[in-house]
Amino acid sequence: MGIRIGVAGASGYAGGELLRLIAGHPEFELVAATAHSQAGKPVAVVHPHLTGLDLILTETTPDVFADTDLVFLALPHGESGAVAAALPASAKVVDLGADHRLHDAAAWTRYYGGEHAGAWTYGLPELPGQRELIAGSSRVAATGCYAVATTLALAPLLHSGLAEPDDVVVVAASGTSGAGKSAKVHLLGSEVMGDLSPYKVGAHQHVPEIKQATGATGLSFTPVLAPMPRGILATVTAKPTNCDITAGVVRAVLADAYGDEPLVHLLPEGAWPHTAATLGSASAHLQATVDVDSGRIIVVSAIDNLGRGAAAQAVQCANIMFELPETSGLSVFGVAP
Ligand SMILES: NC(=O)C1=CN([C@@H]2O[C@H](COP(=O)(O)OP(=O)(O)OC[C@H]3O[C@@H](n4cnc5c(N)ncnc54)[C@H](OP(=O)(O)O)[C@@H]3O)[C@@H](O)[C@H]2O)C=CC1
Ligand SMILES: CC(=O)N[C@@H](CCC(=O)OP(=O)(O)O)C(=O)O
Repeated sequence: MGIRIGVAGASGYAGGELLRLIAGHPEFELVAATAHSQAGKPVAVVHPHLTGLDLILTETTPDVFADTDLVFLALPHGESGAVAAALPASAKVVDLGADHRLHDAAAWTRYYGGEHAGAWTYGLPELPGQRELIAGSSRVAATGCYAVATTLALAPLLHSGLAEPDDVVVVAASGTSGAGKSAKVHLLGSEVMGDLSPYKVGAHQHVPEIKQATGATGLSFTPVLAPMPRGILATVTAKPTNCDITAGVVRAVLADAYGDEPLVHLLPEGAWPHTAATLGSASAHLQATVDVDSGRIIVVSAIDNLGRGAAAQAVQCANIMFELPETSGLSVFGVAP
């Protein structure tokens, strides 16, 4: 028998991607998959792309997860805390939601509302020292989708002292699956197709998370809804600490941070990230330069929001928690065209 896995919120977009990755994982065995309004339906009805996975979605109750070694929580914000508290202490947990990411309870209340469930180990293995913390944790909070795209681009600049922490500007576009599967008027095809629209301008909930993960103190973040199902492209610009900085120096810092990382790729010089190239993969693609006009450092990152931004990131953390090879069950490569 493999490592017994439960998925709460398996009918959602992130949950569906988790089911797909678990089905291809050499050590994981799916033993429980739960839903809310869709409970009672076969997986293949809710997720036609998972036809062949013969499983009925059940209600999200603690007893369903009694015999699991690890539970992934892919629930709406604010729902994970209560479910996690009722899980057996013996089961490891990776939460894909935001409930346990922030250390600052006041920031939680400001951006999400309601009571803070408490902070867990932050699930971004590429941050210095974080892989070791994840390995020693039984409770891990996977990152936000925009947060991972931005943090991977920004953290090496700030940790190396290359950029000022108080002047970071990010514009990031996301596909519509980032907003989840529930019906919302602004996500209708007739609203989204042929349109690009900013939202939560100056008020996005990932700002405190990115600041916590990178050490940025001044961060302007503008998200943009893009007419595509998957993908995030984040353009991060920062003021250098030394005005003589070159693109080569920035690339060298990123290469040093990620040269040994299997899932973060600095693209060859001159090649810029495309969201399409990351789809279906666990990889993040990065490229950098210095804008000769403004003098600012520019780093662009691309991820699949449901892959590296959600399910693949969660599986990467679970692999570390079980001392498995970090890329087990994950694809470094995307699907194209
Ligand atoms: N989508 C993305 O790109 C990313 C998502 N995440 C996080 O992952 C989590 C899930 O997101 P996503 O899959 O997009 O969301 P979806 O809306 O697609 O799915 C939500 C899931 O939670 C279930 N659910 C809804 N309400 C409740 C409830 N009250 N109690 C128990 N279960 C409930 C739904 O069940 P049913 O359908 O049966 O009603 C569904 O399975 C969120 O916290 C999100 O922030 C993190 C990173 C990226
Ligand atoms: C396109 C879109 O609406 N995206 C969502 C991402 C929310 C999400 O998934 O949040 P976590 O990554 O924190 O779990 C948003 O901007 O609020």
